[in-house]
Amino acid sequence: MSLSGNLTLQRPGFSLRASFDFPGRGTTVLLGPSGSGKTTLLRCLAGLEPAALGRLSMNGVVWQSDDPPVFVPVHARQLGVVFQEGRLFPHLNVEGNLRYGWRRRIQPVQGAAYEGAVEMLNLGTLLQRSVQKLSGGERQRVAIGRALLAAPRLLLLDEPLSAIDRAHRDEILPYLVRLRRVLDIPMVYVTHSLEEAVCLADHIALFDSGEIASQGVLSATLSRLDLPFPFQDDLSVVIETTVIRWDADYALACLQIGDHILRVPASTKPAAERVRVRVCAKDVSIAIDPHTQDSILNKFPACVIELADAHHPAQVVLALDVAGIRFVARITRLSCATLQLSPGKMVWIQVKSAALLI
Ligand SMILES: Nc1ncnc2c1ncn2[C@@H]1O[C@H](COP(=O)(O)OP(=O)(O)OP(=O)(O)O)[C@@H](O)[C@H]1O
Repeated sequence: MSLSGNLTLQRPGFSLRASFDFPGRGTTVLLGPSGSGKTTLLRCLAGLEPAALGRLSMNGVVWQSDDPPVFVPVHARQLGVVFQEGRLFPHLNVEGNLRYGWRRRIQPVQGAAYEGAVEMLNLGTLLQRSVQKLSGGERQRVAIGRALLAAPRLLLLDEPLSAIDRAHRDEILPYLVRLRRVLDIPMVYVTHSLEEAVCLADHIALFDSGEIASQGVLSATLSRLDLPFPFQDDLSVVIETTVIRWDADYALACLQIGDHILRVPASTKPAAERVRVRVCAKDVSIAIDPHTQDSILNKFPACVIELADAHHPAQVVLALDVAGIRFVARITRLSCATLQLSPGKMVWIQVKSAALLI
């Protein structure tokens, strides 16, 4: 199963040239700076850009081709689409908006799907509310519910959180993470927020000036030492792991990393919960001897796998193996020379900080 294509679209001052092969399952995030072409590609996937040239197919079904000419119209692509500002029907209440999606369902679904979506998005207490009296986060939850209830074969989300303030974004992100875990509908999600991307993506496509500069599985892509220029500061690994315990005395979550424990600040986290943690290259340092007294909690034995020049001439980037898990580090060229680092060398990595995601 896959969503693959090779599309071009010319606009005054901008051209999209996108070659891609996204999995037909899970969430693919299109990430990139403003104006890099993410929404344009999403619109091409939806069939909203008839001027685009090239080919596009979903699970082997051709949606677009130049020769022979094929262009499957938007309504026949069996999509759910959620835009930045939700686009709810103002004359209908929350239930009316949800029922609209339900009536338009594309394929047969279980009778309990309506109640399931209401429960999953926590909309039960809002059903009779006018959509004009909803917060931005609530509005987007209704928009997502309405799109889901149409039982689409592919869900397209165009920066659904960008028009929402930080507090409401933090409120709605867990619902999106839940959708990703529970639903079997492939999603393509556009954002310029790396934080949203690392919470939601299984697969990621990095956009730069109308092209996909890199694409692949989330952590493997973000931890490439040859990340394209606008993304080099994002060099990191995203590890999906389990909380072993939460240390209430010090407000630290203890996470399983191979045979090791990574301690990460967290206000509370139940044991056994699955979490994602992001470790940035800039927060990892390297030592030959781990027995120095310092404040760093997380020290693991590691083997250097790969070394490369960083964008800044004073720095290098390294990939390291810790119990079968890839980490990345950015250090100075001088430190690299002083420690005589090269592939195969055994060292210790010191993780200065790590961000616990959802
Ligand atoms: N309808 C349009 N007509 C002409 N140019 C457009 C149109 N829509 C977008 N553009 C231009 O196409 C380029 C790509 O825009 P696009 O919206 O795809 O970028 P984006 O990466 O999604 O950005 P953002 O994160 O700001 O939404 C930009 O230069 C934009 O100004």
